[in-house]
Amino acid sequence: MESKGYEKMADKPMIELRDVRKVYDNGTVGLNDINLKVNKGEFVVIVGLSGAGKSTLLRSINRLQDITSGDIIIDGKSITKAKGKELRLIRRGIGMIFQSFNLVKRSSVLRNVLAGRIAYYPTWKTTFNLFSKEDKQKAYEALQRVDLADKVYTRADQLSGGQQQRVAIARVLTQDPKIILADEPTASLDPRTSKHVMKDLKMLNQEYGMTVIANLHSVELAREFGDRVIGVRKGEIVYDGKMSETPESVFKDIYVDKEKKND
Ligand SMILES: Nc1ncnc2c1ncn2[C@@H]1O[C@H](COP(=O)(O)OP(=O)(O)OP(=O)(O)O)[C@@H](O)[C@H]1O
Repeated sequence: MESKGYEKMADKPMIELRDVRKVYDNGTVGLNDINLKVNKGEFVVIVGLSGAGKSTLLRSINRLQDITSGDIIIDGKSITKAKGKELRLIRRGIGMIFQSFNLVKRSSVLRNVLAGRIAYYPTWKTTFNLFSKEDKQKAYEALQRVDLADKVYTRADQLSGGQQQRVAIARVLTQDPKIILADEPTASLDPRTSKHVMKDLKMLNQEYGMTVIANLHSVELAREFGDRVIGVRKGEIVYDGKMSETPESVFKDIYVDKEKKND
């Protein structure tokens, strides 16, 4: 790939995991020495059986939980070693989308989307709702991008599940992160709504260049929206390839009962 001097940074991965191991307090090995590089602008889907370690992987990347050993580098900086202000800055560059949307249900859609800007303000300002005009405008534009501009003042809990997830996507857009981690973003939604949500996530990836890693149960959605697929089993990466070159047998294999597989 041709790259100009200032774009040489693209050679550096956006996310890198080096020998990452996560052992829970009860001895369960969540991640077993994972090595992985994800480049800027990729849309990666992670597939695997329940309990394979997909959520552990995502939660480790933004340090929602600490890893046991190894290192995780975000855009050139170790999030594993970061503390205080540096950790907050790295985290500001990582947006999360959850299966359960994580909205403040009794607040308006606009308030929820503005929450994406919280990490840019000192706490006292957000406590008193002192968001700038520019940020309110940003939030409104983000809602336009997900076709929810007419719901600005609606209470979040009055929206359908799919609409709530799209508010969460608008919130992430307002946060303006480099990376989006989506943990089963469509697990609580019906197939048609799921597609709509995935299209909005893809829009953030394609139009804003955000790097996306999404855990997905649905092979169909993985196929349609992922550029790259990573298969996880028992805390290990068992497949990593371009989606367009991935045969159906890979998915079948990944979803085969792990106990049978290990006989
Ligand atoms: N807090 C915890 N304490 C102990 N073990 C845990 C904890 N969280 C997860 N695990 C275990 O770690 C392993 C990986 O779990 P993880 O939630 O990452 O899997 P997953 O692939 O995301 O599954 P699912 O699709 O069901 O969410 C499982 O064996 C799980 O039981």
